[in-house]
Amino acid sequence: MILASASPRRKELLSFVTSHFTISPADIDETVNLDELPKDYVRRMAREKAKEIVKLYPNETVIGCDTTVVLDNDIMGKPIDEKDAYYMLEKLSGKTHSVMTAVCVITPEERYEHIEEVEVVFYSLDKEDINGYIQSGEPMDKAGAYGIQGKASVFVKEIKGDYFSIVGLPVGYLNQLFKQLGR
Ligand SMILES: Cc1cn([C@H]2C[C@H](O)[C@@H](COP(=O)(O)OP(=O)(O)OP(=O)(O)O)O2)c(=O)[nH]c1=O
Repeated sequence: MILASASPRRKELLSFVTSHFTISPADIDETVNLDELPKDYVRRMAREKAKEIVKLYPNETVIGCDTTVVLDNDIMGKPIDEKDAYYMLEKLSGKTHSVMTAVCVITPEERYEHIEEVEVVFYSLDKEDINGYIQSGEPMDKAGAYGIQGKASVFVKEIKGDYFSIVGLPVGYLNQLFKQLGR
């Protein structure tokens, strides 16, 4: 089995489900299409990552994933710089947003796709909260400019859904799928 991801968090999470996998990151264009809905976007990204690696290893089972933060139908990917991170966190402050994680599993026989949607409520953040968090360096490689598993944990008032999907991988779903596939 191959995990088509460069994310250390996904690697750690997948190791809770199985120890039989290797890593091969996929490098794809993550541009959002015009009028593309958030769900369609995450699904497409996860599928493209998996397909990219299937081209290299057609006889393997490949897992591709994508996580996106969504506020009022706006897609928030990883911030391009600190200013962008500030803008995203300011928008998330005091509001409820969704975190969508798509997973695409391609076996030599079939393709399985799944989207996990989680609601996250943030407390109101002031300038000091946001600047202090940006100084920690945590936002830059994460969708929506925050990592719930780190210092941004204190921004969270409520979560409805699967915590592990926010961090990047729906481990419970994958475990059920692998059981069904007899792996
Ligand atoms: C919201 C949130 C996102 N994230 C991470 C999960 C993903 O790794 C990242 C979103 O970017 P992705 O493009 O989904 O993934 P990635 O570039 O890190 O890795 P790859 O494409 O190679 O699989 O944000 C957290 O770690 N914690 C959080 O609370």
